[in-house]
Amino acid sequence: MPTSWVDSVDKIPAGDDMGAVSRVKSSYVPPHLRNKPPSSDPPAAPFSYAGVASVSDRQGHVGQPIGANFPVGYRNDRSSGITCPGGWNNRSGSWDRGKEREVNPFKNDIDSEEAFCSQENTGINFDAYEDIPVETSGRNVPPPVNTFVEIDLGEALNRNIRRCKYVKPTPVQRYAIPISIAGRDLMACAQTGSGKTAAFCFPIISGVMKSSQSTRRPPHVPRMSFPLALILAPTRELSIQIHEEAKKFSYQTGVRVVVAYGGAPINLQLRELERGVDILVATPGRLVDLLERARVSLQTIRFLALDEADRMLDMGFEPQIRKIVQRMDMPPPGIRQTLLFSATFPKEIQRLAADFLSNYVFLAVGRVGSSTDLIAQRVEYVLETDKRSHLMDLLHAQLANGVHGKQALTLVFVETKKGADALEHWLCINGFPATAIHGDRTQQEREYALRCFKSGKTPILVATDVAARGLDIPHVAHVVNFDLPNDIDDYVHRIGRTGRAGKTGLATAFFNENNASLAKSLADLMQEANQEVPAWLSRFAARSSSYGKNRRGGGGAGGRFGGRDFRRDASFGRGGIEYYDGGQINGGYGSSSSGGNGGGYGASVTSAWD
Ligand SMILES: Nc1ncnc2c1ncn2[C@@H]1O[C@H](COP(=O)(O)OP(=O)(O)OP(=O)(O)O)[C@@H](O)[C@H]1O
Repeated sequence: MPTSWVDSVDKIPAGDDMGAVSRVKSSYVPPHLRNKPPSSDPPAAPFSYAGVASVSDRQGHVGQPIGANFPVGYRNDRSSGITCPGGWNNRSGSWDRGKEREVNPFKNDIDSEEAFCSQENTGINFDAYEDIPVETSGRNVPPPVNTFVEIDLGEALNRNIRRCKYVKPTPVQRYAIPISIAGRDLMACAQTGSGKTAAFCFPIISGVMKSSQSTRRPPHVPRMSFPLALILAPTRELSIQIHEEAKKFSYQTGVRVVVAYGGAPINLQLRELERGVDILVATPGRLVDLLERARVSLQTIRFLALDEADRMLDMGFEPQIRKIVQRMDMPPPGIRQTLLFSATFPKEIQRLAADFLSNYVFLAVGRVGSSTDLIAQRVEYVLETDKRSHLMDLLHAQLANGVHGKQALTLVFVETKKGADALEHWLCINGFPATAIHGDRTQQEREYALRCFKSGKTPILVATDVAARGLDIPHVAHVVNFDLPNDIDDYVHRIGRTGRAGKTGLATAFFNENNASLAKSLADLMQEANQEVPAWLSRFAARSSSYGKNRRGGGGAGGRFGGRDFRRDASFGRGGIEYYDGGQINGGYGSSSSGGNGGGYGASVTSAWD
């Protein structure tokens, strides 16, 4: 199954260009009518929204009378809908499912699972998350659900949930989906590997299916696409992954998902966009490019999701995100619905994020920024000069304990791109099958490396932080922090590549004097996750806390437990009582002090990021 442009590039007929693309003509079939089994009804005329009256659904989406000018209404939480101007244009934004056969995105799942069936770590144990503490705050927070069927996601989406073998919602899904379905903006923090992707995809897909009837797309604008939903992610690989997931969830729903990311030929992406797009998944840089070329308009956006939202709003990405969200033609907060998700949410970022939200709910599942207890964490004192031989010892031991003499999937994080190349080379010449991923590799190389790793063909992947966030690679048994990051949140995301979806995992960190500034937050994090903290690390921690505040702005007892809505903290100016109107804590959560998760967000953004 083609998973990216690398696969599909070969399939373009010679001489094909955008001229050929523009010749593709199709008539629009709205999402709710696509993929309907053939009926004896006469074929529908090219769809036009003219004459469609207002639409309302169970959740209170009330469409505006057709012909009203945008912006005219408010989202469903404000008891009205959204209508965009003009009539529908068949060429620029349409998608004719009659002419295009939808590829079954589930067909490869069984094969890839079988490749690993002899390895450990296969059982999903979401009971591990059952007694997890949950905090919600904001006005009139919709209650959680216990099952998917309690939520009106529609039969097609429910079928796909079953195809994905999701038996019950994870805690973040139990809370986030009803909040989003009710039309509320959401800032959601939940542990790595706990199912956040589905938590924002399900409501968006369901919302697109419902709103497609009440949303009119603008009149003929040559070659411009008008998505209804935008999902932004910080790396190319993560946007590819979200696209693949979203395609599974939206299979046979009639909702069309398109991805756009840097490093890949833009013409292929333009071609996909021209065939119609309901949900656009993108990296910020490529999206800005598309907007500047006037190939995408954001004026019909009803749903905006930022995955890894704290990364998207930190210093590296914030200007691009502000440009996309605030300075182009995207409807403002209160008109569009905005969903922000991450496993970490420093308070400074929460404060920034509030600019993008309206009357939002804050949701924290588990202690924000904590690692899950499913990951066994080890820290070893290793001098710089000994790191390679130490890694080799670990890999040998792992091989000896492995199943059928196979190397378990091991992800090794290093600080620099040069360091990644050098370590990959060294591992290979020492007989360990390794590959590498970092920002200086071509996109084709990056995707190939990831594929070889996922399939087990090259079971050791050396990576910079480009692979630290969001990537869901099943069966990663071991994450090694060969070089520790400077920021504890980066550590949390890195080790979160193992111990996912209720499975267990192992994370080993090599620590030495160069990492002294991380000692306090690392020791606190490990303690909180019921891990054994070596005495030497506690001594480092005691020393480092006496000469500086750590990244989480705490240092004092309780400062680590930062799962707090910043609006509860009056010292955050705008984010005081004025914003905050009640909260609810379940499962004994909330032992935090106001020290919280704040303390600046100045994590430097490396060039590894897209
Ligand atoms: N309800 C569910 N039942 C079973 N598996 C699920 C369920 N929801 C999600 N999963 C699986 O759990 C894994 C982790 O999900 P996902 O990648 O969305 O985690 P995440 O919270 O976004 O992690 P990260 O913080 O690292 O981005 C995926 O393989 C996904 O298919």
